[in-house]
Amino acid sequence: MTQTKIAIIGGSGIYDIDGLEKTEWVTVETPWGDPSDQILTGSLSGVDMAFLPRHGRGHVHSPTDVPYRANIDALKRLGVTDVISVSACGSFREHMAPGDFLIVDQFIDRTFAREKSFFGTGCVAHVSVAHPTCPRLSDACESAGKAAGITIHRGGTYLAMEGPQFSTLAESKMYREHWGCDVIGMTNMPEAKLAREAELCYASIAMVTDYDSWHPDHGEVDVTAIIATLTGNAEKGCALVKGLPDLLGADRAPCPHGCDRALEYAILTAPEKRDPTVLAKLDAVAGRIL
Ligand SMILES: CSC[C@H]1O[C@H](OP(=O)(O)O)[C@H](O)[C@@H]1O
Ligand SMILES: Nc1ncnc2[nH]cnc12
Repeated sequence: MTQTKIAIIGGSGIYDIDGLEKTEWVTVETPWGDPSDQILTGSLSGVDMAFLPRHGRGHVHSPTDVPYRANIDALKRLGVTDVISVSACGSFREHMAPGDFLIVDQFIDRTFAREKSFFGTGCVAHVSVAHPTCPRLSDACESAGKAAGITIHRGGTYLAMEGPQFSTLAESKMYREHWGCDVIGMTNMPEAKLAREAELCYASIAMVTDYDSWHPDHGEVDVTAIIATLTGNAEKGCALVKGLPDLLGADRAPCPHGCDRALEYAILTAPEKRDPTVLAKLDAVAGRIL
């Protein structure tokens, strides 16, 4: 048994988290550069917790410039086992209304200006992201959300766009009508892919803030309105987080879906051909198998 350590990656409008005990903002150095900010460590009902504001306190990193690799490496380095991403999103579905939450289970990755892997020349690896989120962790998020009285939808596809501009009307309609996407945001990729490479369970809670630009009865996306909706829902998010420790428990059984063993058969580079400099950077992410 390992010890559960739950990390919350807070998105736009979420730069701190209330209710943790024995808190401390810690600086974590990584071979991939600095994470978005210091990480708040603490505990909740006897379970170790960590909180990282994705855009940094004061919202300093754009979606393109979030240091995704450093963030995931830093969480792994701290002993995190389960990562819960909380993010704002636009909805493509009438019944997923502003204020609702969606537990995302699929992604279409349209980002193109970000580093997407810890691996490459010197140590090549290919992990599966057919099922990019962890069902066990997603179950816990759904149960905690329902117990907190949140309108929470289970299962949906998140279109990850590069941004920072919102989508055009034509793009919005294409993602909704032809690509079958349910929500849109700018940050869950490559975060989810990197979490899988780092053998971390990952769940994504998308907080609906708007209807993007497709909806005939709603105006264009407006960042002020998005933050107002988010702020109005922050308490719901905190209530959900408070329910997680009891559901997940301090003693952690191996992930039944194999998230924590994702690298088992993924590395292709022959041991004698692996570059020691590259391996050194993988000490946290792939230390279990290298
Ligand atoms: C504030 S509107 C656009 C911004 O909000 C979302 O950020 P996050 O996913 O970190 O909550 C969206 O992805 C954009 O980055
Ligand atoms: N409509 C939208 N598109 C992209 N990212 C978002 N974040 C919140 N709303 C969004």
